[in-house]
Amino acid sequence: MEHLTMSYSGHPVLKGVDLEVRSGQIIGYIGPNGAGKSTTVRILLGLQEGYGGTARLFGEDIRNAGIEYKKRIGYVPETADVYDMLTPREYLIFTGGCYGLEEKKAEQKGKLLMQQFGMDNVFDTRLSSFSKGMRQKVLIISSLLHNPDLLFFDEPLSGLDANSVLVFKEILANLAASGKTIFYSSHIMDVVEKISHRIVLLNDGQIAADGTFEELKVQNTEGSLEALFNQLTGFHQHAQIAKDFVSIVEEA
Ligand SMILES: Nc1ncnc2c1ncn2[C@@H]1O[C@H](COP(=O)(O)OP(=O)(O)OP(=O)(O)O)[C@@H](O)[C@H]1O
Repeated sequence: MEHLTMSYSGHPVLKGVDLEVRSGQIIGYIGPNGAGKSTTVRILLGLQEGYGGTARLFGEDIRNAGIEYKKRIGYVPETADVYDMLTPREYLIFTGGCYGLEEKKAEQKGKLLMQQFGMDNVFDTRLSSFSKGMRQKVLIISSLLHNPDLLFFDEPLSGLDANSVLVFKEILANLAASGKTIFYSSHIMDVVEKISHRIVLLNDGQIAADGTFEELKVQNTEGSLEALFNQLTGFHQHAQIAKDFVSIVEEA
């Protein structure tokens, strides 16, 4: 990204984001609510028009890249509408097809991946009956079915149980080790701290910190990424806000 800017109705949201990412890295992309993380990701996915600056993926300016490059991308959005009336078999054949996968291939691979998550018994059950975590697993599978080189995960652990979280974190490490690039956006700081090769903090539309967790720790005085996040975003009022909040709740 070269000097990426974006405004909504004249209100600047991205104020010049410069970032270069190499393959095989997990980038923990963090920042306060409304900082512009999803906006950046939407631009890179080719879903957001009207931005300034340049976004380059796989060495090519996405403005001139057509749609082919999207086949090399996988995406798990923060909130997704799945087609509820479909079964995972149908849904994965459909999304696989959007990425150019043949029906048989999408079906076979989808079933094997569902098996790995212990869900092959619901391959033909409608998604409408799935729990939040089960849906999330289908979304994760759908993002990976076409073996993309670049992945965008927005709160991918949402709804996953502790066992599945362990598996998924290992999957991330394996994907990165095989050369894939992962943009991992989350508010769960202890996970970001542990899995990221590099942490990029966006604050008020600009990059406020960029480095490994160890590097960021050296530059700042705080110990955990959560504390660092609070320090870098200049937030120290949590105790007072919590106190005021509860006293309003308890008012007669
Ligand atoms: N389509 C839109 N129209 C108008 N304003 C928007 C639109 N999308 C985002 N915004 C505004 O842009 C700012 C950045 O939003 P964005 O969703 O990129 O933040 P974020 O960092 O992903 O936040 P969160 O952590 O809460 O997901 C917010 O102030 C939001 O209200």
